[in-house]
Amino acid sequence: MDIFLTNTRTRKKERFVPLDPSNVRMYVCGPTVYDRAHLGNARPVLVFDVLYRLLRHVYGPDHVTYVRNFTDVDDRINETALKRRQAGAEGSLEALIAQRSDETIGWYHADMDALGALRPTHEPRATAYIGEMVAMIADLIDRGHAYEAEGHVLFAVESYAEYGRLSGRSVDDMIAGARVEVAPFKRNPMDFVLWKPSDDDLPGWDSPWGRGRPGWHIECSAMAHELLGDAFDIHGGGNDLMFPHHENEIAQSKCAGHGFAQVWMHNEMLQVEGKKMSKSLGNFFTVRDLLDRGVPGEVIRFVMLSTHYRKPMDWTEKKRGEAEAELRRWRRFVKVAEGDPSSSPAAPVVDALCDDLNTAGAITALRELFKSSDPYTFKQSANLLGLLSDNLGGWFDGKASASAEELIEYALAMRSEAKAAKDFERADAFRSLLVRAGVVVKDTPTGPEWELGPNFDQKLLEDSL
Ligand SMILES: Nc1ncnc2c1ncn2[C@@H]1O[C@H](COP(=O)(O)OP(=O)(O)OP(=O)(O)O)[C@@H](O)[C@H]1O
Ligand SMILES: [Zn+2]
Repeated sequence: MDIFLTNTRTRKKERFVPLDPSNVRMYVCGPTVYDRAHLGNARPVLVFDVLYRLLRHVYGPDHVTYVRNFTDVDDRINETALKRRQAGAEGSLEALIAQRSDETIGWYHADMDALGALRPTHEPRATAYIGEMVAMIADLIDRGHAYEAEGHVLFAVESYAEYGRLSGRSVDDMIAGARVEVAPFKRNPMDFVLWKPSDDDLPGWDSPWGRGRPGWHIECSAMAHELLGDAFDIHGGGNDLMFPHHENEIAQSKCAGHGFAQVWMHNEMLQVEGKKMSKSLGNFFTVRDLLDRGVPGEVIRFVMLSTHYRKPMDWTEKKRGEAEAELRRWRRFVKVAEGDPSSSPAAPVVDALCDDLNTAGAITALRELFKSSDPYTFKQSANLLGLLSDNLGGWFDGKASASAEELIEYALAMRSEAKAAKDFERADAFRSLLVRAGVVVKDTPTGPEWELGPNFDQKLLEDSL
């Protein structure tokens, strides 16, 4: 089974060939843990969760390693801790900072679990890898790709001829387009920080360049190397990170002699009125806001996967309503499909995902299957997208406020299940129940079709099912 993925590095859709099929390796940039995740932050989580599931399906669950980091060195975390101390909180600043990171990681886990995202194999915290970062920075200086200036260590972009290749920009374009910090000690305005000094009252670590802390970009390079090795298969993140973050990760890792990532994947943005949902624009709502308003995590997942990851999308109440209605019908259909591990996902769903993770196409394929397949195969197929899993089903209450349509489809699902099990008596019982309730059922080659007869009796169905 071949997977094709669009590689930002080559700008082509390519056949995916893992370096080592017995250990397929993926790194995705995770959150800076200073606050609750907004809905936009959930998009890469869900996109790469589906990719993780697909890779596990194709290569085997024990043959995929997925790393997603927590950035817990950040001024915004420090600010929250400072505010808490000013407000009278007890404990050292370091302890208050650690407390904030722990708390945010706890929220993140709870929110992403509620969306049915599998936990990655490793979730490293930057603060646990400072030694590796320092070693990598020292090595970059030795190799002539970085220099020390006034307690800072900077990466010299001119030392790496391919700088800008990922995002397709020249260094001049980048200078013109980016808000670069022009510091007098930089040799080139695009040179970026690998290490910077820390104030006495902020977290810092000893290093050959004095007490300080790492820049953001080196964190990912060092953690990916430590946990995935010299070279690995896929590196993912939102396309807002392509420049400068990913460009800088590549420069650092390549110049340190690492093979680094083969395939680069970028998800497009979740937008609000045409603009990226972001903390800094203030146009965001959190995943928790939605969950608290009673929107099931499964509905959020469904809406998010209804758009291909390389297209921008927005969140609307209309999409939410439609997703919820469709999921209710699907859940009712698979209610009978408990505990049969023998089916496997249907080919059209797997094929859509193998075609550059076409989740929208996979959902279309599921709609077709809904009409024609047995509930077991349908459930297995939906599970590949993380939908209809048992742990996401808490919101669905089988009987409450079922529409006529749901009840009829449920009865038809029960009938097809009975037929599949060669229990024709039971299958006939469902058919005759529908007839008694005034539903006209017609069997066609693509599955049963039905319409409501003049004497339709919803109560009879409700009482019998
Ligand atoms: N609107 C969005 N749509 C899709 N992905 C997003 C969006 N905003 C952020 N991301 C992704 O979320 C992940 C975590 O990013 P990060 O922690 O840098 O976000 P943040 O700084 O909290 O958010 P913001 O970008 O709002 O300031 C990254 O992979 C990033 O690309
Ligand atoms: Zn990163």
